[in-house]
Amino acid sequence: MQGEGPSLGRRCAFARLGGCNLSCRWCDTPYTWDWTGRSDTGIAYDPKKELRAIPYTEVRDHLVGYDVPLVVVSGGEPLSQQTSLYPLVRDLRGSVHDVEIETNGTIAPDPRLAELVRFNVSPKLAHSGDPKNRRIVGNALAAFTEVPGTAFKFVCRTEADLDEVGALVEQYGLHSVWVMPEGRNQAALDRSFARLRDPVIARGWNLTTRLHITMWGDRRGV
Ligand SMILES: Nc1nc2[nH]cc(C(=O)O)c2c(=O)[nH]1
Ligand code: SF4
Ligand SMILES: [Mg+2]
Repeated sequence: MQGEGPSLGRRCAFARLGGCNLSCRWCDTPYTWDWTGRSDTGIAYDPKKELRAIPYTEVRDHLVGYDVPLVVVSGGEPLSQQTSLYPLVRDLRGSVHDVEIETNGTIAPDPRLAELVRFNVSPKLAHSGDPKNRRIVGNALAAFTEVPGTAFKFVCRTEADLDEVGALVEQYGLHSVWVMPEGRNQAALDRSFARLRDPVIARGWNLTTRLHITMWGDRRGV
């Protein structure tokens, strides 16, 4: 089930790709990229255990086997592998699946992919801990604004974070803005949500929660 953003609540199958070009402190999937313990869990994951190369045809057949109308591709940063991702997405669209790609917005999308999917672009704010020149890439954001259907989804904790979002929205002309509370468990999610919900509405943006945390907690594979 898609737990976040414009398709929240839709039945879906998930493909989670390994590797990321950022290293957000509060990342909820550090096992996809953190081989040195840099995220705030402090755990150094073993890429030999976490990553597996699988032929795309096998991934495709597995995803189609779920018999659901939507496939969500996330990571890590899936666009780091966008050339290899294209045949999978092409085949899924051919079998009448909607496809959404979750991305951190730092890699401009391949136009062939952009024709086929919805991008949920989640640019990272200062509290992620990465330097601004790594997390905000102007030409990539500009390219995403041109792709019909793109949603910009910002992970926030406080009203000050919303000011940061506002500056990016203005600078890059972002449309379809969604704010999502940060939290890897229900208590943290509730805290962020309570601070954000009224100011987000007042600013004319959309609000999303993280329904999978509410339903299943911080478990892998959901
Ligand atoms: N259910 C569910 N929905 C999600 N939407 C985006 C996710 C992500 O990790 O990018 C995610 C996730 O991890 N689980
Ligand atoms: S961009 Fe996403 S996957 Fe990469 S470190 Fe940040 S939260 Fe994690
Ligand atoms: Mg997640």
